[in-house]
Formats: sequence, C-alpha cells, structure tokens
Amino acid sequence: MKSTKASLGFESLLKVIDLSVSFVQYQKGLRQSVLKVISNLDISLGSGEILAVVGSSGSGKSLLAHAILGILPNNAFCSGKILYKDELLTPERQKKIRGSEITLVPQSVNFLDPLMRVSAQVRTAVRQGNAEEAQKKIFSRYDLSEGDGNLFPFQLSGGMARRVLISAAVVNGSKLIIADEPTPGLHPEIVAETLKHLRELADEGCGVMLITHDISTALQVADKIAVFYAGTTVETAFAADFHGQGQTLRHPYTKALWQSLPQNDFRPLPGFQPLPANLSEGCSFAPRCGKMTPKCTGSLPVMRDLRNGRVRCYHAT
Ligand SMILES: Nc1ncnc2c1ncn2[C@@H]1O[C@H](COP(=O)(O)OP(=O)(O)OP(=O)(O)O)[C@@H](O)[C@H]1O
Ligand code: NI
Repeated sequence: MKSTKASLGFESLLKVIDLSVSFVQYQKGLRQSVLKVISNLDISLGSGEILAVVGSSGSGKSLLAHAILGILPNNAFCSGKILYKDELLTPERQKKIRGSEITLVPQSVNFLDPLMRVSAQVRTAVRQGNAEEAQKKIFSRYDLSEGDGNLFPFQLSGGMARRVLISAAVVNGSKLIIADEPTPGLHPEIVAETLKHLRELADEGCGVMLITHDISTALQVADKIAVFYAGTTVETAFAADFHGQGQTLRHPYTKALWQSLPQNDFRPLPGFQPLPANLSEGCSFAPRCGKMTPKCTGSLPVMRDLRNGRVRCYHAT
C-alpha cells in the first residue's frame, strides 16, 4: 500500500544535496569547455518509500541515477553531496555497494549478455552464498520457471524480461533500488505488474527511485514525486497533491504537467525545455511561465519548503 507518512517518518536512506554535474568537452586543439547539465539538485528518499523522478527527455533523470551509482563517464565531474544512510557516498563506497546494496533496474534486456542463458546471468550477479540457490529463490519469487531460466534474453516476452531484470537487480538483497524507465512502451498489464513489484520491494523496507517521463505511471505507485526541469528539481510533492485542477501543486511547471494529461484538460504547454548549453542565470522555466517577473530571470530561486512539499519558485504560495 502507498504510504501517507510524512517524509520525516521514513528512515533516511538517500539524500542528494546541491548536486551539480558538468561535462568537460574538448574542442578543436586543446580548447575545452564545461557544460553543466545538472545544477543545485536536491532530493531525499527514505526506506519504505517510492520516490518518482519525473521530467521530460534531457532533464537529467538518468544522470542523477548514474551519479548515485558512481557510473558517470570519465569526463563528468560532480559537486555537492550524496549521502547514503547518512554517510557520504564516496567513489570507493559506491564501488563497494553498487550491484548489492544499491542497484539499478535497467530499461531493457539490452543490458543483459545476449549470448548467456538468463539463469546463468543472474547467478554471475550473486555476490555471496550459493549462487544457484539464490537464483532459484529469486526466480520463484518472480514467477520464472526453470525453463524460463534456460532462455536467452532475445527469447523473453516483455513481461518475462521485466521479471528477469528485477530478479538480477535484487538478487543480492538491495536496499536502494533505482529503476530507470522500467516500463517503456509496455502493455498496461505488464506496466502494472512491474509497478507492483517495485511497490512490494518498498513495502519490505527498500527505498525505490522510479525514473519516468510519465507522471501517470509515477502516480500509480509513488509516495513522493520529484519534478525535474532542465537539470534541476523544481518541486517535490506527495502523490496526494496531484488532484483536481492541480490547485495544491506548487510549481507552475508541475501544474502545467498535470493539466496536460488526457484525463485533465489535455492542454499542452507551449515551448521547449532549454538545452544545457542555453541555460540562463535565472529560473529555466521563466520563458514558458505565466507568472514570470524580472526577478525570475535574475537568479535561480532556491528550493524552499512549502505546504509539506518543496518548490523552486519565487511566486509559489
Ligand atoms: N556524456 C555526456 N556529455 C555531454 N552531455 C551529456 C552526456 N550525457 C548526457 N548529457 C546531457 O545531459 C542532459 C541530461 O541527460 P539525461 O540522460 O540525464 O536525461 P533524461 O532526463 O534521463 O532523459 P530521457 O528521458 O531522454 O532518458 C541532456 O541534455 C544530455 O544531452
Ligand atoms: Ni534517461
């Protein structure tokens, strides 16, 4: 069941504080430039909680996941802090607990070795104890038979593929699960099953970060929603805040996202999210915002607490 507990009620598992991620890009000769793709990003996730990270393509969702897992490319550098169980998540610690305590549920079976039977792949992921026993146990939990285990990734149906990917991700008893677009273009029944599996893991005490561009998918299971725009969080809200005309939402972008859904006004938001190279000093949403004033283009608003949620907007009340 989804929880309505306030964030403070959950044991803190992950805190991302003022995270920025930049890429060093080499141009002709020895000239180099720096492209900032994530700026001043804050989120927190507790044990037992599902936090959905929602935003359009290019808003920085996957890079956040990669920063937490410590798998950013070599030309990326981060500033800010990532705390896991209240301790700094250093590169050494990331390497040690990645794939066991902290794990990624990838988007597709392309992540798997195409030439290896799926049961064997899950066994190779096991870090401790009897690998065969662990694989059989996790397969039975996710309703995969011995015959299914003998298949190669390309032979899996959509639903089976999702169950193999989640089995591989949680076979080592993860505490923090990051699912990056786990339901791309899937049949609604398979989407529902995948979300149910994530909810079960959270109800057993895991923290789950569900990355999706689709707010409707997020609202089916998440406790909290973090809305991303142009490389930063613009709002964190409880799922219950998404109702009616969106009057309890805080940021104009979140309201616009909500109103653009088919079941609401189906009113699309004109304009585009700016590319990282074109970010201004001020609020990135300002050019599309009906509430824009000169202050908005001067400096980026800080994230502040508002009505049991958080928002990055000068005008939100
Ligand atoms: N290696 C890289 N070098 C330079 N820029 C990058 C690199 N990887 C990602 N970016 C840029 O960072 C921004 C955020 O990318 P990211 O993949 O996190 O977006 P996303 O929100 O996951 O999008 P999607 O929904 O399409 O998966 C994009 O503008 C992207 O072009
Ligand atoms: Ni992505």
